[in-house]
Amino acid sequence: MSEDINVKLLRNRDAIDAIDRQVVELLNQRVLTDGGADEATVLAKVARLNPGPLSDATLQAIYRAMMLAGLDPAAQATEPARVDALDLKIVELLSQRVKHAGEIGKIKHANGADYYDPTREAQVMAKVCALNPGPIQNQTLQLIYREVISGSIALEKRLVIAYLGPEATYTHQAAICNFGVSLEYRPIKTIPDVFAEVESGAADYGVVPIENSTEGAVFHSMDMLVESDLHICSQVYLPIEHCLISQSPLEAIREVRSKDQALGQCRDWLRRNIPNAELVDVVSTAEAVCTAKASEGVAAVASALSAQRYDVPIQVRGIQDRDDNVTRFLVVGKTRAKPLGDGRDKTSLVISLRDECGALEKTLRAFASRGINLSKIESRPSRKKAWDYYFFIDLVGHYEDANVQAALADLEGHCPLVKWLGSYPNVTPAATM
Ligand SMILES: O=C(O)C(=O)C[C@]1(C(=O)O)C=C[C@@H](O)C=C1
Repeated sequence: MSEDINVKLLRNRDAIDAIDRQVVELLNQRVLTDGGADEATVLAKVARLNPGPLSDATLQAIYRAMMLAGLDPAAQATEPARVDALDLKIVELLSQRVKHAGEIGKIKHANGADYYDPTREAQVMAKVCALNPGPIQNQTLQLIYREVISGSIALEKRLVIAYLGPEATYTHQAAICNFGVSLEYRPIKTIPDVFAEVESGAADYGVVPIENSTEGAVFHSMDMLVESDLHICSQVYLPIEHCLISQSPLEAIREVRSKDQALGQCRDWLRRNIPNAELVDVVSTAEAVCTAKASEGVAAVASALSAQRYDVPIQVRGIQDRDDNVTRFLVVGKTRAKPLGDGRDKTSLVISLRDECGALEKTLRAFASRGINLSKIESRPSRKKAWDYYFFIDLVGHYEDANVQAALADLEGHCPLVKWLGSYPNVTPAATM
């Protein structure tokens, strides 16, 4: 971008920063003020106050994110007019904010840049948390800002997000966590098809699971990262709470269906509580819920969101074997995320090694000698030749960092394959549900 355009972009970002300072302050005053209205009344009011251009649905999602956490216990009951005045200020400031975001959008459009900028979003999230005087928790503030940014993007372009479906899967939940509710979501049947949808341009971004803290890697996604030209532009860590969902009570369950990974994450619980039930591996957790709905004695292991979406009762909540059960998801697209700096970027690579003594050691030395921290290394059959392996590496740093560039140049000298999969902010959006 030319200097002129950059100045214009920065001017609008400065204006957004000034508005955010006020919004964060007002949101905190808002949760300390109880006008006595219920959620539906508040949502109807913000739609009434809405001066545009944000949609009513976006404003309501912003307020829902705030109300989800509830009023602060120290909230003072006050006359509704005082709360209305606060709401009016918040809504007006958000409307000014979105106009500046719109100006930025025009600049991006004129320069062929993407509206979605995961690095700037990470900066906005860090900024609002740093400004936050409380009592709103930072996590709630991030959920609110997720919806603010989602609404801004939606006014520029209704981005299409393809995810491993059907609706209400954990991947759907992770996608909303990253992009907010104002964009368009498209459930896709398989992981390769999610990649294909983005490669063809039918969708702007794709969201796929990559690893779970209990069950390990999702091989399909790893294989697709090797084959595809898409980059990783963001990541989401989602805490997973599995539920046993069925029309029948626990004693009557003879079959449990889910995706193999989800069954694996609940293996001990299932063995202890319904040892005689047959475990059946199906294509997705949401499909398991749909089929459990129609058959007595059949249960699904899936999210509370899918029980709600498909209207099937939850028999038992939280049946995962470990409480710290977290799945990491990747957002893939054609965008290259810019560096965030300060050790807050992550880079993913895939390499192969020569079949010779010391090949792995030489590779590791290329990183260690430059002070680059590897956060993960995992091998996987290359599927090209028997006993030939790919190594998937995550490191702390960005592709544009000089030491990362030098390490990659070093690797290119002795590894048959070195493929950069993406550099992206090593932070995660707050979980939505
Ligand atoms: O600063 C930008 O680049 C913007 O487009 C604004 C904004 C925002 O609303 O704060 C919107 C979308 C981007 O993904 C990041 C930030």
